[in-house]
Amino acid sequence: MNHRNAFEAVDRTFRDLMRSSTPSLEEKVFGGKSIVLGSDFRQTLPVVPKGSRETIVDASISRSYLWSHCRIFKLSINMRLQSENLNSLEIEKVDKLRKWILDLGNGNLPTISTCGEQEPTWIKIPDDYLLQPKNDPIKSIVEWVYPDLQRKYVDLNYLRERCILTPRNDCVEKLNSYIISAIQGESHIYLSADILSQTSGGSDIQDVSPPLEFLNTMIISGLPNHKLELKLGVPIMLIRNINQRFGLCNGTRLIVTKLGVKFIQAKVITGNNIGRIFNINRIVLTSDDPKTSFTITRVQLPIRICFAMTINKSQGQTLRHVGIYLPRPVFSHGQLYVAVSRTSSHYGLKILIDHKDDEQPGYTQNIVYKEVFNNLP
Ligand SMILES: Nc1ncnc2c1ncn2[C@@H]1O[C@H](COP(=O)(O)OP(=O)(O)OP(=O)(O)O)[C@@H](O)[C@H]1O
Repeated sequence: MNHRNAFEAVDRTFRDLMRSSTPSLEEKVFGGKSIVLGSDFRQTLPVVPKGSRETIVDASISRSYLWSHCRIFKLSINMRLQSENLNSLEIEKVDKLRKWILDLGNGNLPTISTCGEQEPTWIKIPDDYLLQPKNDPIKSIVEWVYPDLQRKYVDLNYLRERCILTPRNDCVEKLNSYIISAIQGESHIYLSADILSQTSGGSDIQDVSPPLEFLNTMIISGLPNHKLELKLGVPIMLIRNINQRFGLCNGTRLIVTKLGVKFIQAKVITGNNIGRIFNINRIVLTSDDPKTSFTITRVQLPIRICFAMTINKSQGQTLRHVGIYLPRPVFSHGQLYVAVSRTSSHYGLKILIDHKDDEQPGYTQNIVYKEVFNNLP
């Protein structure tokens, strides 16, 4: 969900635009234009760097002056889990999963505290959706999501339908590297050119400039990595809008079909242009990560490998086989709901809980800020 400031900025822009033709429209919300917004408050809320629970909830659109001007329509059917030609047993399983996903998102499942937290947030994952960790949990989740990978990874449908989701980027890296090394083919390495472009707080770049080697090692939210190791047939995801007309948007997934020297060619596997092949070139990307005191400009292919992706990045995806790997519990409102609600099949969800010092096997945290539902019908 976008920060309410973004919607309020659009409101002000529309008022300014409409004022020039009809001055009275400046008084109207969005300058009198009808705007359709779509949202699910069970999903993740706006990202507020170092934000408290209050500031995160306060950043949602329902806390904006715009909210009282909205007419709210509710969607009531989980279209993602709609399937045809199911027998009665399968219908029962779909209904059970649909209800469990909603209860989880609404924070209505029974919860316990595990280490004396004030608010109990740990839920028991039903055995049907649990994947028991064996000696090697990464191998277990990869084998469940990508069975017979060596033979099948060239099949577009096979790759389109599955993904491993996990809360943090470091684990995504680990999973993707594990899978890339397991598949055949020569790998090509694409290295970025990194430049320190600006410091926040007015410090002189010379004073704070970290060595180039250090910049290169940084995994920065919203930027591709300095070192991208690709093989033919590997699934990738765009992390920038490149050409919306052709459906090349942030979040579009593709399969690598050619590895050039400074560009790649890839085939679209999601959205409206499935099967079309496009060249993807290196572009200039700038970090906006408030955790760093400087800004990095990175020239790199605007992609990430997506055998595995973060739960936050998976918002908007529909997948038949979803493996959720939890080396640690989720850390913000709606993350577990987003992850479990990606699935489009009653048999396509498995959660592998690999928390260290696991005192309550089969339990994990589900964070729901129930106060965000207050202004909703
Ligand atoms: N009217 C419909 N008929 C059939 N399938 C539909 C319909 N609407 C949506 N779907 C399917 O449901 C899935 C989810 O749709 P969509 O991605 O538009 O929803 P969304 O609200 O943006 O989802 P989310 O926010 O959870 O990512 C897709 O697989 C889509 O094909």
